[in-house]
Amino acid sequence: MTLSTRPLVISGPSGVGKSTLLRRLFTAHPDAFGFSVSHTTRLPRPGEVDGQHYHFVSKDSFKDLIARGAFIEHAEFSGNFYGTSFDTVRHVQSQGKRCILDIDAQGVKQIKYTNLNPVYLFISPPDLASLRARLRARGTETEDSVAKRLATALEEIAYAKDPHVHDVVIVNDDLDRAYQLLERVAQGEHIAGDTLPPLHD
Ligand SMILES: Nc1ncnc2c1ncn2[C@@H]1O[C@H](COP(=O)(O)OP(=O)(O)OP(=O)(O)O)[C@@H](O)[C@H]1O
Repeated sequence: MTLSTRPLVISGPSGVGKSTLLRRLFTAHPDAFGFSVSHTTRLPRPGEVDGQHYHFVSKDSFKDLIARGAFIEHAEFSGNFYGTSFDTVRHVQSQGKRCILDIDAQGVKQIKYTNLNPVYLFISPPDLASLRARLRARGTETEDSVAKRLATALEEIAYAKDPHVHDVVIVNDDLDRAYQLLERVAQGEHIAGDTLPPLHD
């Protein structure tokens, strides 16, 4: 596989701007890239469409899929299971699109044990104060949830410091600048990327 056909795994702390960047990429290139739709056992939120936002399944079905080795990676968060199946990635690829996966650090660790052979891209905040401000500005988190996400962010950033973990780092400081770099990586260009900033609270 070439750089432009290997799956692209995007990770980075909650609130760093992954969804914002990806929305822009899929809107600009609807035929080139496809999103890997995760499975989940949580209930759909209003407006969420089965097969589009998630594949909504029961806990029994999810456990059955785990037993059959269907998942590239899976995890449990607050009582619900989430996972990415090999079939989902194949489905995107069968449409002639490059598959893009939005994966947390635990999932990245699991993918390292599979034969998926993706390009790993880490989206970093410029500093922790910006990350905190973005999580607050999004208006979806309580202060407790912001604090938990920031604590997890520190762990994820510590993991990302290992230069073998990611192929490219993009610092989402200026959105337009970060998007232009993402677009180049998604299109299969080999770029040097940014340097991971020294992040302190
Ligand atoms: N470069 C940027 N400068 C300022 N604000 C930004 C930038 N990029 C994204 N944001 C804002 O930061 C907030 C968080 O972005 P977003 O929801 O895309 O994060 P995420 O990484 O997808 O988070 P999660 O993993 O929790 O889904 C949003 O309100 C978004 O508009």
